[in-house]
Amino acid sequence: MWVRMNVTVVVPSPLRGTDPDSFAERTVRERWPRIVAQTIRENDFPEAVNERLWALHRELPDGPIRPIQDPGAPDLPLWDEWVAPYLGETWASAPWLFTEHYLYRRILEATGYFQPGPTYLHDPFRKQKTEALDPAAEAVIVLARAANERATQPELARAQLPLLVRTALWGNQIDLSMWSAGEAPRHLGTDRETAHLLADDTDALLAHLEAVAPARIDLLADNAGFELLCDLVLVDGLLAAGYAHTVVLHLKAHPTFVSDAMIADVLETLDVLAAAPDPAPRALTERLRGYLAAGRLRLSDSFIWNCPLPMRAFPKLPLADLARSNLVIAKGDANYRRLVDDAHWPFTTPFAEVVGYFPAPLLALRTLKAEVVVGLDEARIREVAAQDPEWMTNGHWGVIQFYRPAR
Ligand SMILES: O=P(O)(O)OC[C@H]1O[C@](O)(CO)[C@@H](O)[C@@H]1O
Repeated sequence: MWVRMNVTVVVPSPLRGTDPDSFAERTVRERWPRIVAQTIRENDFPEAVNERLWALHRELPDGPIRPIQDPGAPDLPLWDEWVAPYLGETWASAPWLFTEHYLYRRILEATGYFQPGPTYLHDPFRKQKTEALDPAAEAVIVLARAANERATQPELARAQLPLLVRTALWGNQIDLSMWSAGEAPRHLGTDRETAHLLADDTDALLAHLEAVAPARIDLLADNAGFELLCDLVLVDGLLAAGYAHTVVLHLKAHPTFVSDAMIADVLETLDVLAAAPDPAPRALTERLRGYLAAGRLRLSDSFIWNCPLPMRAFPKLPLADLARSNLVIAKGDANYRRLVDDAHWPFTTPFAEVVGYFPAPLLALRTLKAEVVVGLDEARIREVAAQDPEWMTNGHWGVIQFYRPAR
């Protein structure tokens, strides 16, 4: 069992949609209304649902936060508790981490996701998710072929782990604005790719994996589609390398952040890969299904991963469960924001200081899509900001950050 550091840190104020000229402000005022309108466009909802979605659209950004109104929904008691501190605030004034999770839950309230009827458990973002993985794309085939080679060669899997970690990192850049899906594997390991890493704790991660007995690794998944494929390839590599006996993939219990993965998305991804024209993705799928059948890969979902709380404020149980892990891999921007309180930390605050509350070894793989980050070097920040004014939000820059508590 890992021991949590008993240090008190003063957490700075959270990001809010009222922060002037911030990405949070732009999100609350422009991006969210667009997402709600797009949800209406991409679905063939009954008129009553569309009216509710338009009503939600009109609330943004200055309407008040109110309780979730979704009688009988399984997460309703949880939301009553989570919303309580912010009643009376507005979409813009409440903490952004809260409002963003609340928005996606309000979308599901409007669509009737948890209500009996034609839209029960209908994923309103399904169209975008299914478009995000082309099983015949060159990148998919390249990744699957390499994975199949590693599968029977633990030494090769260990040697290639840094590459797998970076593949999973850049997979988080699912808008693929830095390179296209076909290009990505070819760029891994190039100067251009490494130049875009703002922090790289890969050596510390490898030392940790070599030092601990293979047991359980947990991955907090982010987006479905290409990113999920990269994550599954990382999982496959960790198992092939002998670094893990079991991997637990933690998924969202309901649709959120448009493309976040649920158990259904993992199963669908495997179905899509199983039907690929090339044999390599099919072999990868067969192996992953074998791991699932043997209990070496477990899919777990929970409303905790849809909750609007920073990880520091999580209830005891999920953290106690993660404390049994030899490594927790947190994927993506939203998980990173959750880890670091989505707060205005000075960017040079040491990562270990901020996540010192975390009960297990932790690896954050995240491309920057929000104006929050820790553990950076002052000179590097100046250099990157001069080179790319949008560096904090355009997903072109990434961090590989590792933290290990005491035993
Ligand atoms: O899929 P990710 O990497 O968690 O990103 C979530 C996105 O949503 C946001 O939280 C804002 O809507 C951004 O910070 C980020 O671009």
